[in-house]
Amino acid sequence: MDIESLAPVVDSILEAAETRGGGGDRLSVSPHSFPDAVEAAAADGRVPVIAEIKPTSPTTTGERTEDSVVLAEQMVEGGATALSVLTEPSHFGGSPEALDRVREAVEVPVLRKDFILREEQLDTVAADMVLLIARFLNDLDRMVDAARERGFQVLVETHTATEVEAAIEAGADIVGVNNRDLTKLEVDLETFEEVAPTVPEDVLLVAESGIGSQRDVERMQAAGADALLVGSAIMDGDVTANTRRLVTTEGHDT
Ligand SMILES: O=C(O)c1ccccc1NCC(=O)[C@H](O)[C@H](O)COP(=O)(O)O
Repeated sequence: MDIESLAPVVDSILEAAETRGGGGDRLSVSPHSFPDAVEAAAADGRVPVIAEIKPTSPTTTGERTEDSVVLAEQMVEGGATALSVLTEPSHFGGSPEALDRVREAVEVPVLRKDFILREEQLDTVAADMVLLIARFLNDLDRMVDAARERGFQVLVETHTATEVEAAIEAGADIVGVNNRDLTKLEVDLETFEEVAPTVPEDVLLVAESGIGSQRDVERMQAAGADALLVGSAIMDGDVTANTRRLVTTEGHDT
């Protein structure tokens, strides 16, 4: 795990993640296909957006206290292709229970967003897709296999070309490039523009973090994004309207 020079709050997130156990029994999930959902969205003219239920975070103030299912339904109404649900409790206000209920309530694929460090933690809650962060997993290939053995689709999050290489070597076919630098917590869309060319064509490529405007959406798509993961810009205000604004860029310039 490359934990050198992480922001203090990321150290704290990882310390909390170390202490969390897993579920009881080994899970076996039948996922809704994320690649199919992306294709369907693109076919009917929607920008494929993974809308994230993130009640709070270390880089935002305040907390959304609505039921996650209500937020999920509003995101789907706004045209979200998939949902991401934070299950990290101590820094993001999430819970596995919220993900469980969201997945029951919607038809779109649901990503479990957490800081998963050990195989047993994959068994905490069922989801259609799990996030594995390349920087934190020395055994990324084994974790990708372990997730797939349970039926999960896997989104491997990267931030550098070296991490993309590790993700591809681990067999990833869905790769995220996170614009948020976990060293300083700064967000820079140039990260995606620099790293995206190192991702093979046949990999489904997701731009993550810092996407707030239709211009940002167009910029990430121009740089090769097949889908976008958006949290704060959707959670801040009217969730349905925010999602719709990012899903329908054509003809707009803000
Ligand atoms: O969002 C944070 O404040 C954060 C802080 C420390 C580590 C990770 C963090 N976020 C995780 C994410 O990857 C984002 O929730 C996700 O990509 C959405 O980002 P955004 O659209 O910028 O909210």
